[in-house]
Amino acid sequence: MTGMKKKAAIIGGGVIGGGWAARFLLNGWDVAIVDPDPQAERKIGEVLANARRALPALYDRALPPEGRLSWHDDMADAVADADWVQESVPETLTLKHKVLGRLSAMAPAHAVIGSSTSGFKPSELNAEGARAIVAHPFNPVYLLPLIELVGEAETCTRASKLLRDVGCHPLTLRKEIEAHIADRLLEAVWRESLWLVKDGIATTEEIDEAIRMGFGIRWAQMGLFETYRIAGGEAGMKHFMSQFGPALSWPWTKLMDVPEFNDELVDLIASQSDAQSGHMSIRELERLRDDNIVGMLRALRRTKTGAGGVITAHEATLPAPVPGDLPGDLPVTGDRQVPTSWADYNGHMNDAEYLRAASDATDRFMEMIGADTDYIASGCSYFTVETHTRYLAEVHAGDRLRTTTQVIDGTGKRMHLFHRLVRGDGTLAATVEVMLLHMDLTTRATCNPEGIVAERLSRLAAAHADLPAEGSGRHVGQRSKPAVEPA
Ligand SMILES: NC(=O)C1=CN([C@@H]2O[C@H](COP(=O)(O)OP(=O)(O)OC[C@H]3O[C@@H](n4cnc5c(N)ncnc54)[C@H](O)[C@@H]3O)[C@@H](O)[C@H]2O)C=CC1
Ligand SMILES: C[N+](C)(C)CC(=O)CC(=O)[O-]
Repeated sequence: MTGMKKKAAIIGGGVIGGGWAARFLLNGWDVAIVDPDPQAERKIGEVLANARRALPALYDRALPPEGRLSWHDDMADAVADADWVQESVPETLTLKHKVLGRLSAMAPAHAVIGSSTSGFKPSELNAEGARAIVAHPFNPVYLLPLIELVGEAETCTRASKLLRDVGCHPLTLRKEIEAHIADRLLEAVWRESLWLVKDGIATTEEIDEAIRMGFGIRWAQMGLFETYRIAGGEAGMKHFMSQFGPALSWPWTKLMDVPEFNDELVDLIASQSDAQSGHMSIRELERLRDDNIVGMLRALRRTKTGAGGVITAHEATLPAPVPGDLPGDLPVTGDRQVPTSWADYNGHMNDAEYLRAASDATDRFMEMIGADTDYIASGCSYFTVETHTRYLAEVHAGDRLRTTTQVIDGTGKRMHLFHRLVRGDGTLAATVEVMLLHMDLTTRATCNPEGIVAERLSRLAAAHADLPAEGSGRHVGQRSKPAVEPA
């Protein structure tokens, strides 16, 4: 987050309003909520608990400290000083008119007023004088970056900037249309699915299998058109279109035809869905969904594809770690939350992930001394040749984990580092000692670093020389002596 502390007012704190509240709050904004439902506070508390587990796990840096959450009966109190007002009341045009009209009169002039509406156009929402834009999110709002923006151009531009600050991907529509872009696509899939169930061709479970075992996995990383481009083989999209174009006039779709939406259809779908997933509560399903989305998004981070690129771009704007209350006057080379995917069957952070945290710290340290991507592109780098890890305390998914780095030796081609991994409660969880050698990437042979890298490394080595490094220089315990000495 950049600049002054920001505030969001959330009007309607159900499934979507709760997700918006979590997105803003966990990115350091103050959040004021209005919802007349007596259960709203409990429900949002549960959504926030899920979000706190999931959202920070997307990042290799800590998110800013959470903002302040407040509850209001009075809309005017909630929107006072707000930078963003998000309406997420039920999808009824008369209710939206009433709420958006009041918000437009009460909210500060600079505040963006966004509506979560899945289907209404800005011209419909503002027909009675409101000044809202559509800011349509996707469930779970705290994890999925897409927000479709529709409406007045200058407001959409301001909204885009604010949304990027909280890790979202704004997509501004060229023209207003009912249900925007994504829901038009989803409605097509939904309508075909209702037919398939109604006609007894597939159950809800079989349709979900058809999606999640196949094209659902493809869509997250390349969407529709890029996926089909590849499906055209070397001849690409033109070939794909000429091969599959004729199918458009075959009876492959029932899109023009709507199944009768009656109690019988609702009962059929609901009973199949209960049989398929009724053994889990909605919150359990949400946690399973969140863990899977985090895993997929972390995979997409590696290739900076789709939503993965949004996360790395947002991460680059997060505040750099500061020493704070960490022991020793050492550079802080890591500050993150432990993702659920780092936990193992023993219910704690897997041994391999300690090395990963240390490896990330080495990368940060290299950047600090100038051995950054430009330096590596110029032909030199460091290679790790030996590590020694001491596992001192358990670390769990969700724990904050900070790393400091001490230089033990920086002479010649050697860079001998001592990383301390410290848990959120201040406990030293591990030390990872690493020996690296400076390399010429062309000859693949060792060589001495020169210039700024050599200077900064030796300056830090001198500054750290007198600091204690308890546990460094240790090695894995020697074999115990055999009871009888071999002859
Ligand atoms: N559920 C979903 O998957 C998605 C929903 N949306 C849109 O988000 C909006 C909200 O939908 P949901 O969160 O699903 O509905 P919901 O029924 O879960 O939540 C609506 C909330 O608004 C509250 N509310 C009703 N009247 C209010 C008022 N006058 N002032 C303040 N709060 C009031 C209700 O107590 C309830 O908590 C709709 O416009 C919907 O189209 C957008 C994306 C996805
Ligand atoms: C079902 N829905 C139309 C409310 C869905 C959305 O609007 C977006 C989503 O999260 O799928």
